[in-house]
Amino acid sequence: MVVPPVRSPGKRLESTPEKENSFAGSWNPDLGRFQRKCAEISASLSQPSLGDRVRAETARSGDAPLPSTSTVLQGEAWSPSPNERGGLCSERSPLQDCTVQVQVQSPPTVPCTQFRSPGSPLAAKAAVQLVQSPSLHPMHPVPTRWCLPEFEDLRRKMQHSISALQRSNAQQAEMQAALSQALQRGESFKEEAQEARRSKDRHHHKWCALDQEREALQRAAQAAQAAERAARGAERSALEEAAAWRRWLASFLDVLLRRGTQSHLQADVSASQCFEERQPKLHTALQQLSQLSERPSLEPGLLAEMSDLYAWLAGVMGENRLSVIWNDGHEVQQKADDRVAQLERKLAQKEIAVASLEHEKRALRSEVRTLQNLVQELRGSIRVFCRIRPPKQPAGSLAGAATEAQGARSISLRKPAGAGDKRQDFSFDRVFSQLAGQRDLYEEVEPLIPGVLQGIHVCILAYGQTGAGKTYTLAGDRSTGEPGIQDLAIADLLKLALHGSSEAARYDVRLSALEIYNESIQDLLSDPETGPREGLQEGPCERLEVRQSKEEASGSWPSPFGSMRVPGLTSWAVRESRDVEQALGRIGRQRHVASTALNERSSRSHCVLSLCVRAAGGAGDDEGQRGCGVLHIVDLAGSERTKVSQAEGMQMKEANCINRSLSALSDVLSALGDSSGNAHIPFRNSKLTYLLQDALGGPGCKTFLFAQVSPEVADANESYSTLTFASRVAAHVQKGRLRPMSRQGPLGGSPATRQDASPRGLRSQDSEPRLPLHSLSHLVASASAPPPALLTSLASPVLRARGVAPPLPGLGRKPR
Ligand SMILES: Nc1ncnc2c1ncn2[C@@H]1O[C@H](COP(=O)(O)OP(=O)(O)OP(=O)(O)O)[C@@H](O)[C@H]1O
Repeated sequence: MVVPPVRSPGKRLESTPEKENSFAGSWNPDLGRFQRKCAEISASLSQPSLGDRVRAETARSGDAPLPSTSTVLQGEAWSPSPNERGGLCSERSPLQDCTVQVQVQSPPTVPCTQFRSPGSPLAAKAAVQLVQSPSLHPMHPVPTRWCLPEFEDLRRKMQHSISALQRSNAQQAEMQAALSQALQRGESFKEEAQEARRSKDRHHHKWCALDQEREALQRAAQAAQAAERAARGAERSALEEAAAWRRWLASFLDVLLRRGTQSHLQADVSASQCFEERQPKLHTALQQLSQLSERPSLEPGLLAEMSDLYAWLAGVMGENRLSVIWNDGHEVQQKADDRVAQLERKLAQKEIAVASLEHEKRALRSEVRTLQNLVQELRGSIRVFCRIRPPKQPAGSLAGAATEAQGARSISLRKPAGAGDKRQDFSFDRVFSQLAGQRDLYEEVEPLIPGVLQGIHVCILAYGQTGAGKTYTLAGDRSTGEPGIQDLAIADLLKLALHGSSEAARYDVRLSALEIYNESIQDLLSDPETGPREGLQEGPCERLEVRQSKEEASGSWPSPFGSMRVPGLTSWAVRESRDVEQALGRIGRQRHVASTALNERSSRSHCVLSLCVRAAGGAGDDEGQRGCGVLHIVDLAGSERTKVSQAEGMQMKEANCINRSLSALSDVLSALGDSSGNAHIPFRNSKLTYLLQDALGGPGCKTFLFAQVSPEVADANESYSTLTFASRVAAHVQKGRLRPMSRQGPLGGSPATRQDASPRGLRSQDSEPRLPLHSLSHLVASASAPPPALLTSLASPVLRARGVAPPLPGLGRKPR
């Protein structure tokens, strides 16, 4: 930065010799360097530019601008007069560090005057430049003295920085020295490290050698140990052998002595040959043992005992006190042959006994099956269970629940407001609380599953309001892998039919599935990609119709619905469990579900899955095996009040259809249990009941109804209607009563007529109870002489309790 020259103010200022910071004399005219220095100082002080400050000062004092410095530098040569002091910064100048002797080219004589700084170092600098001005030369006085109070600060700072610099220089020098020392030390360390590494290498070699030595020693120790172990083993085996010899010797002597006492001179020893063979061996063993006996670990007592025995024997025999008559070899052989023949006879007897026991076991098994079926019959052809779903919100505590299990058979409902008494109890065959697992439910169904192989029709129904857990109970929860009753039953059935026993290969299994949606039947196993088959109506799925027919279905397979058939219904052959999984996947995709206010995935249709099992190729020996056992699993659509489910439009229509068909089912189940026997059974009131009439009311059928209820208080009305429905069915079921033929109505009104035509039917005498062929009579007949007394004793109390007598006539009767 260049400081512009400042013109002299043209007035003389008074000298202030008393000011310490002032200096006098002529100035050093090296203005360029001086100005640069001033500029640096100004910059270091973070002040506005020096020129600006000077100008401001000058302007304040009313001075005119000064000529430029270049003018000054182009002046004539000049040398200081004798009364002038050469150099600008003599003695106490704060700018000592930048003092330079410069050849001045100004006129030689400049009067030395005093110039007092106006108070700022900038003004002082301005004064210095002023002196250079040609306008001052030669007549104008030259300011040579001024006060620099601010310079003092600057000087002090600079001195501080100089001394700091000097200190740092000194420190640097010290550090340099320390560094060089450290470098020297580093060098020496490096040498030491190299030496240490060399010595480490030497030690490593030594250590390796030692390690090898140690390993060799270890190997030697191991070998020594092994040798010691072998020696111990040899010693142990020698001892064991000695003990065995001693036992043998003792027993042999015992024989000799016993026989010897009977005839003092002779003893007939059957094992004489054996003794002959063993005697030299015994002798050798004794010798070896006597050598071994020097070892401290040998049992001296054992050896002594053996030696004594042997010596005694040798002595007795040597003195002819005891003579041994060795048995003849031929005689021994003869005895052995006799013994073998005797043993063979015994073996044959035992085998005969085992065969008869096997036979007995089969007979007893059959009897057990018969009794199990009888028990199931006595429990009633329809069994009604109730299951309470866990609350949806975990916060919904049990205390506030609308439905609560009271023991294993009873459920208590807190009735909705205005329905009379506050609480009402309902009883069922079994009540499952919220904590019950799927397997607990399956336990009730499980005993009947083997019966399907023998022709029983098992029908499992889940009933309840929407969202109460019907699908969960039957199909489980696919997301968590929890199996439902359907999965467990099918798995067991397939295990028995396909893999179960030696007879397994003799069973064929087929699966079909349909849904009843808005009173129309649709095939759930048809291929959605191929169009509808000929003669079937087009729709989202193929629409099918129920027909009543005495004819068998096309092909050799009978209809899973007995006398009812659904022409065109797809049925899949099941050869392994994977086929069922695939079928269930397709059913899940094709079934009608929708989101409602009560359930996110509400089933909007009744789904009927039927698994048909029969002896392979109809190869059964008798009627029962030629028929077909069926497992029906029916997931009913949820009953719901349209007001609660907020159904509208299509959903309203669906809900109405669902409610109508459920009400028809209720009527049918109640009528089936009607004790009067003359009740009309309204199967035709809905497609569901029409289709399932054989499965629900036919002989040889077993129905399980699972009534699902919610524990929520908000669902109390729905739970009440479900429980009322289920208890109506349960109350009418005649447990322990076998349906007489006279009660079966005409075809279509009751299963009776159909059963007359059915190959599975069994007609007994008018007054006799009618027995389901597959479940009871057939099994009873096929069982080998079941003890009637046992059956009677089992059945009588139950039947007597129900007022049905005689208890079980015709039980032992053979079927047609
Ligand atoms: N015992 C249970 N344990 C755990 N979760 C259950 C149980 N019962 C039902 N749920 C759950 O409640 C919800 C509704 O159950 P689900 O779909 O089986 O009802 P639903 O009676 O079949 O209804 P809809 O008639 O509308 O088809 C499902 O999320 C299911 O997982």
